[in-house]
Amino acid sequence: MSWTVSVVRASQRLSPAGLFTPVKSELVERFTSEEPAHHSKVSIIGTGSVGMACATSILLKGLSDELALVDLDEGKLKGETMDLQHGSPFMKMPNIVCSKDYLVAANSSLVIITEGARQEKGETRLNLVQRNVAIFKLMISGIVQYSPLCKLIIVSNPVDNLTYVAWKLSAFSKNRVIGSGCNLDTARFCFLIGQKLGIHSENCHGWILGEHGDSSVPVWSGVNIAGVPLKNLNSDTGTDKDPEQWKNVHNAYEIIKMKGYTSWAIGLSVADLTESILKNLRRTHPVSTIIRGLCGIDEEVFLNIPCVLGEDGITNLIKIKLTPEEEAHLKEKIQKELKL
Ligand SMILES: NC(=O)C1=CN([C@@H]2O[C@H](COP(=O)(O)OP(=O)(O)OC[C@H]3O[C@@H](n4cnc5c(N)ncnc54)[C@H](O)[C@@H]3O)[C@@H](O)[C@H]2O)C=CC1
Ligand SMILES: CC(=O)C(=O)O
Repeated sequence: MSWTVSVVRASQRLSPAGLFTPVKSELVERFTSEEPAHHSKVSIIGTGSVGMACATSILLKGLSDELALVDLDEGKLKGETMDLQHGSPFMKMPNIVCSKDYLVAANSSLVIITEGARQEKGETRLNLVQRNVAIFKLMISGIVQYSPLCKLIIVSNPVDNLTYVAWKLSAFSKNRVIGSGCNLDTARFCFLIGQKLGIHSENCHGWILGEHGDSSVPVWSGVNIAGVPLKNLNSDTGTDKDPEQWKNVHNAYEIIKMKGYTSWAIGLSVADLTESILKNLRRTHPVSTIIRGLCGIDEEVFLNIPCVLGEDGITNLIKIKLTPEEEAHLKEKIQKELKL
């Protein structure tokens, strides 16, 4: 078979009235006048290291049919967006849009908040609270105005406190405001346990609960491989008395000291949460939610417990059984958070 290539010069593409006809009109006939409906639009607020790591992880998993990016820094925002758009041939999602204006995020199913100040070397996450609360006031009203039905995932630090702030400011129902919280800490925990044992992290089962950060609580009583609890092999596992010092297996400061920030693992972790929500998978994740009424806590406080995630956000909580020591540890951390 042979192909005939006909080259039409621009001067030849004139209508009878002498008007120029663009190539697109020559090639494509419009079939519908309706605007496309997006069913799984994701917006990311903040296109720093964390926002862009979330974006690439979500794009590579093909989770959304439109991705909107919002940032105050217009130059960086446009640069990051164009850089991603140029990778379109390698992804199954053609619509990547951006703007300083929250209108671009309109009608999102899920909005992921990563904007704001990050820790300097040696600075704690809690130090960031005032700086980020001020930013949140403007941002949440922009999101609520254009995406009143969305779910929110908060990533900015201190994530548990800011999830509370986002819940209050948005006035959304509690199932729709989720802190990424300990999903990352738990992934780190399982990775490091797996490294010590030479077993893939997916098969190392353990949970980090409480506050994302310095006071998170590893639930050693539940750590198991193929149903074998490590505590049954050495009852001192996870305590100071343990000669193997298993308790040293979760810490992000080492990474911040070396590269200045963390990004890749949090991006993957947020894509994992996004997948559970958009695909209504009903998987359990340690995320931040209001835990009043649980573990003997009467206050309105956001902390991480295992939650079932689906299309409505957090659909159920798992009533985890802690040992008396673990429960005391968790309550001590809650008291610390309440003082903030
Ligand atoms: N929850 C978690 O597990 C983790 C949380 N984080 C937190 O994520 C946040 C972001 O970290 P990075 O991306 O490394 O910071 P970054 O400094 O690289 O990016 C922050 C972005 O937010 C933008 N921004 C600031 N104010 C804004 C506003 N009012 N509206 C829109 N955009 C605004 C900045 O222009 C910048 O592009 C920090 O609070 C950090 O502590 C970081 C890693 C893990
Ligand atoms: C920065 C931070 O919160 C983390 O990597 O855990």
